[in-house]
Amino acid sequence: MEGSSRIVARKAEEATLRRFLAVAWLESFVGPIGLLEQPTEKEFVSCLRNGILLCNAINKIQPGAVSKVIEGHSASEVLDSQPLPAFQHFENVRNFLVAVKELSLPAFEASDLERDSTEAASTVKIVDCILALKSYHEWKQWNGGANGSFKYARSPIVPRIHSTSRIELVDSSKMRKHLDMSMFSDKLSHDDAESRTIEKAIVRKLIDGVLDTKDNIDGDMLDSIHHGNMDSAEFFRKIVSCCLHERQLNQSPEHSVSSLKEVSCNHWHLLKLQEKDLSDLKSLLSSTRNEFAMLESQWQSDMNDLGRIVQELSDASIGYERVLQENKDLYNTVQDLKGNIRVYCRIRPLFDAGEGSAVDFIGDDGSLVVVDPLKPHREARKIFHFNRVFGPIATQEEVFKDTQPLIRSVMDGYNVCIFAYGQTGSGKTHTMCGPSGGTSNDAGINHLALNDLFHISCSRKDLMNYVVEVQMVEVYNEQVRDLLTDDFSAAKLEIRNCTSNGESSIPDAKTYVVNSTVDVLNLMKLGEMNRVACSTAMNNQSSRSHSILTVHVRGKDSTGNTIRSCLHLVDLAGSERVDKSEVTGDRLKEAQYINRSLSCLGDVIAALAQKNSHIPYRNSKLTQILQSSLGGHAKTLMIAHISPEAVSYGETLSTLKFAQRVSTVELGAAYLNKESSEIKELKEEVERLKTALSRKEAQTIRPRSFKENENPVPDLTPPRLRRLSIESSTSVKTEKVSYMENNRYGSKTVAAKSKPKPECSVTRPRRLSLEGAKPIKKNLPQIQTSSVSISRIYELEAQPCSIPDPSQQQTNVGNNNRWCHSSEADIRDRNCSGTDSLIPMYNSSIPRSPTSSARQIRRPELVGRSRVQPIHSPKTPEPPSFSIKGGSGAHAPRSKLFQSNSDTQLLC
Ligand SMILES: Nc1ncnc2c1ncn2[C@@H]1O[C@H](COP(=O)(O)OP(=O)(O)OP(=O)(O)O)[C@@H](O)[C@H]1O
Repeated sequence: MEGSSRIVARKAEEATLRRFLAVAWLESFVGPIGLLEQPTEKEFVSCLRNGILLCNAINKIQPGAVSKVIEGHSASEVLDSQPLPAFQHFENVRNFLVAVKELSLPAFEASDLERDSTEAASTVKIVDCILALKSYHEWKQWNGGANGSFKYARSPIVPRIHSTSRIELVDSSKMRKHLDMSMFSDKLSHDDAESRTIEKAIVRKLIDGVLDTKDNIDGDMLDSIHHGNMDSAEFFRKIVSCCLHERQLNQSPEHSVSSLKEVSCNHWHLLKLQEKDLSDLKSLLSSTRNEFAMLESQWQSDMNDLGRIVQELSDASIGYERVLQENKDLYNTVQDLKGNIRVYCRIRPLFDAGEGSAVDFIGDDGSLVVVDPLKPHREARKIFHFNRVFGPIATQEEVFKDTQPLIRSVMDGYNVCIFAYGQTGSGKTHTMCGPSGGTSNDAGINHLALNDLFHISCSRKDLMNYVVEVQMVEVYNEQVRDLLTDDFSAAKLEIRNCTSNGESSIPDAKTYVVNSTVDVLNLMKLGEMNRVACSTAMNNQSSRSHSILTVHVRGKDSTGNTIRSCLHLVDLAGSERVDKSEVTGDRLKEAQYINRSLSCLGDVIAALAQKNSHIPYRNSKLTQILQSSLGGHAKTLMIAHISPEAVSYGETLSTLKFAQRVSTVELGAAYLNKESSEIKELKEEVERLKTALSRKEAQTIRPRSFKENENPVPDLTPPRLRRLSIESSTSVKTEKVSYMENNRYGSKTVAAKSKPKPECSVTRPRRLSLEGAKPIKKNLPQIQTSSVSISRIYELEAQPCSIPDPSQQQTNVGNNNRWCHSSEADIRDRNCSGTDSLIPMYNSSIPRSPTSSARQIRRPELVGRSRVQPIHSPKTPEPPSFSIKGGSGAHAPRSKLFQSNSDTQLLC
């Protein structure tokens, strides 16, 4: 009984579900029908009673199926308001039922809607009819409205496969069907109880499963089981056949078609939705496209604007770079003209990569920022500026490349000096000589420079014939020693006073003519071997001396012009704090000598930087050797080396400060040591004249001595024997440079003239000066070469000469206000400059001294080439003879004679 009631309940549930489904469809199809989500049967029937909804639904599916629908109140009002008269109900319902039958759909009786107390069976028919309509509608949609025969098959309702909200409201637990098999147990015998139990369990599971998925199982069959009229095997067989039948039914073409229709309907809806989405997307796309096009045009115009701005900036930057380059060139030119010592700085790599570096920043423009790694706050930063800064990764080649133009100018006749300065272990020897035992890739400036000189010599061999000579000396404990000799006992060398014409200042040092890099390498090896080096706490291979490699270059071209220059490559010993280098004994002594000579170098630099009158070159051998480079007219480059370690910060700072000071030193424009063939001719002529003059002097003095008693000259200084020597200059300057030099020497001579000379006689007319040249200039067109020389000789001769007290006497050397000790050598230099008084003779811009007129009077008359005027006796007491060697050049050629400078030497 319980089983049948279950089946009844299940059927009722199914009917309810179908009813809800029908209501849901109606509502979705014809619009709101005024029912609750889960109407009762009565509500459902009442809603349909007037037939209007049904007629509307069938007309919507099959337009015109019910030709006339008697309308009354709206569907929603049907329940609450006055019902239609019964005949009108009937009319609508009847028309609907006729239409339904025409469509071969299951119908119901018109009376089924009339009853007040509805019966389940009649309601089922009504629901079936509506669901058939629904299926027909879906079929029609799937068919695309094409004609055809539709056969309705009542499909089972499986609540779980429907997803409409209404049906989901039904409690799923109620939908489960269970078949209670306990009734069977009494009938089972105990013998086969076990197998039966298993069988029962299987059957129960099966039935449960079938009932869960199969809703419309035959109720009679279930009743039979409940009543025990059917055994379980028979029950199982029937179920299987029932399932198969159901399956066949489901697989029947009609069913397939309806299922397909249902699916396609869903697809159609889906398609519609997707179409809508698609159209939305399309419109969105087109609006986005428009927006994008707008943005693109905006972007394009922005880009154009930006391009214009970038172009302007790039033009400006190119212009700026050009101006910068011009400025740099001009700066370099100014530096060349001023003769500033160029200063490069090289930073050695850190020995311990983990250690902090004192170098904070290296700029391309030659700026260098250092900071104490132990106190890295901002204020501790120090900024320095040099001509160039090479970082720790700079190669030897890079350093040499920047040095090359300077070195090359040696081949053009300029004196060049490159010296490496820095604390011990900072890499000076590495830069100049390369690492000991290093490859040719690491070769230092010395090697690369000589290599380059040979290269140039080779490339110019058609134009010029060069001879390259090499000397290598060291200053060790204030002694100059030849490094290219084996005999060290005899190797203490004397320094001759500086020369600006490329002559050696250490003439006794062995000089080797070298023809190839190999020769140089061999010599340098020998020199490096002979150089004193030893291990200290700061450097394993510390140089204990200053080494000077001097390269003398002589060149002669086909026209007879000659150049003579020299290149000093100096590797200084490193300054060291003896507490750090931990040296004792001989090493300590060496360190003291090194520090002392470097301190002398510092004094010289300081004096030069401040343009002091006195430059203490003679305080050390090192400065004496470097005098021609520091005080002469050489191109000088200092490479300051620093160690980046924190522990060396103090020394680094002092090296950089020193280097900064060196960069302010102005040496004046470099001289070009070039001698033309004309000068050579002049020199020869001067030699002839000297001989003639000596002869003449001898003749003049001899008769006087005979007449001495007759014509005594008590007031005058006793006559002195003079040797007048005029040599052609070895220096020729370019026109531009000479102009400056003229000014320098012009003022130098003027200044020198104004300086009191204690040893000179009061009656001394005056020293040779610029002004004396004035009349010569006027007569220039008529002057014969030799006549000028002679007049010059007389002018020189007319001046008294004296040797000032070397300890006190100082001579103003030009507008630099540089003063030198007036040692014999200095006097030679000074007078060498003094002879430059020839230069301004052709320069009207030079200010004239008030004593010019006196000088004019003294000028001898020039008659002819061989005419020599009598020598006037000087009025000052004559000092012992000394020589004045001139070394400057005339320029601004007006005549052949004055195309080159003359270097005059006067021996008194
Ligand atoms: N730029 C560099 N790259 C690589 N190693 C370097 C560099 N500079 C120096 N060194 C190394 O540092 C050490 C010390 O260098 P170097 O002997 O040249 O110093 P120094 O200044 O000549 O010292 P001293 O004044 O004591 O003779 C050497 O081992 C050298 O190879």
